[in-house]
Amino acid sequence: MNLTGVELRRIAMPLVSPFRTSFGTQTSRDALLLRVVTDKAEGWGECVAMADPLYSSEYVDAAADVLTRFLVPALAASDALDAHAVAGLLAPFKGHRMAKAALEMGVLDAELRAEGRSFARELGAVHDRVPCGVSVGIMDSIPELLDAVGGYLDEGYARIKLKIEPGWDVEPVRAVRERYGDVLLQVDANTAYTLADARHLARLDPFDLLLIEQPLEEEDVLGHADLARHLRTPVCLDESIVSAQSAAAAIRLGACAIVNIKPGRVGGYLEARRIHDLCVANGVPVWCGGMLETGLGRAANVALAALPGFTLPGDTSASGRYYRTDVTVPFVLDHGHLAVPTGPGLGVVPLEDELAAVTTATTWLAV
Ligand SMILES: O=C(O)CCC(=O)N[C@@H](C(=O)O)c1ccccc1
Repeated sequence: MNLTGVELRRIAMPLVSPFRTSFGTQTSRDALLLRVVTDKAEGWGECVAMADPLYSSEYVDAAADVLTRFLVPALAASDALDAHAVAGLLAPFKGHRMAKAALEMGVLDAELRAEGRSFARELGAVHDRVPCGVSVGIMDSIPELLDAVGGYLDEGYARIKLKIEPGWDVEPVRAVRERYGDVLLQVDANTAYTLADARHLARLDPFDLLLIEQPLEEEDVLGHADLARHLRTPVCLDESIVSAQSAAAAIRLGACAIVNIKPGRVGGYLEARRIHDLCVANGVPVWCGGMLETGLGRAANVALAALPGFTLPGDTSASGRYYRTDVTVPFVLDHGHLAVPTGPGLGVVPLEDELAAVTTATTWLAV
């Protein structure tokens, strides 16, 4: 397969409601899609970097720049394009895992469409539908939170994740437990705490949470290992896990009992599968995280979430959780599950009118 060129497409999608985390509030998604054109087929990639470097050091303008100046030219230099070789070709360039993941995803989608194979088949999916969790942002009041959680439970979501931060943690969790009983419940701190908060975070232990996600800063792996010894609630890592190598180190150090796998954060779906395999070999449950993906990234995430080690519901919500209209046929919850796409490649393609309606810029990178 030979690369003809890559189209960078910036899109702006309004969120159905503000989404507040410990690092800010989002009201729209400024995202970058890639259309990878080869002599055999076209493929789509989605870069999950946010508009600002608040979740990690990456941000969407930087991703567009590094793709334009370094990553796409590096692929153009190779003659026979093979998705499994992309990571090696891009390895000389440090970091920019979300940009690399988007490019690898587009090449993999083109390759699989040309071969008539699905992402699910390529990655090793064993289920044809996956149970879905939902991420609930920080709210202005407990009543507002309880209404939001009740709405999601009515929609059939299998698991609730509450965003927490200092000042919004024990009471919201207590309120949800008291109102909704033994619903599957977990919390996500997005690095908002320090080891000095250990005693306070242990106050979450009585609420039988599935996990507490990324309480400390990304690089504080040892701190997570220390914290884990003070908590009954299992520690799950997100931001800290950027590769199979970092997952192995975190597991060895006792920094996490569970891993949130986000393909964009770790450099792509193939590295995500390697992390899955490593975690399964170590008896560490994994689940698929989300980055407010459009239906393109959502399709690939649902395929990944169908691998055997994904034993916890992921943040693979329906399209309608975030968007009034998606750029693909929307993913709709069916009894708390999403169906794994079965078509070639991602199994979905952008809808022309919907994509045009949210497109803010298009750049063609000829090779
Ligand atoms: O359902 C989704 O797609 C979002 C799930 C979610 O909460 N993502 C969080 C996270 O920290 O995991 C996030 C949101 C926005 C930006 C980065 C990360």
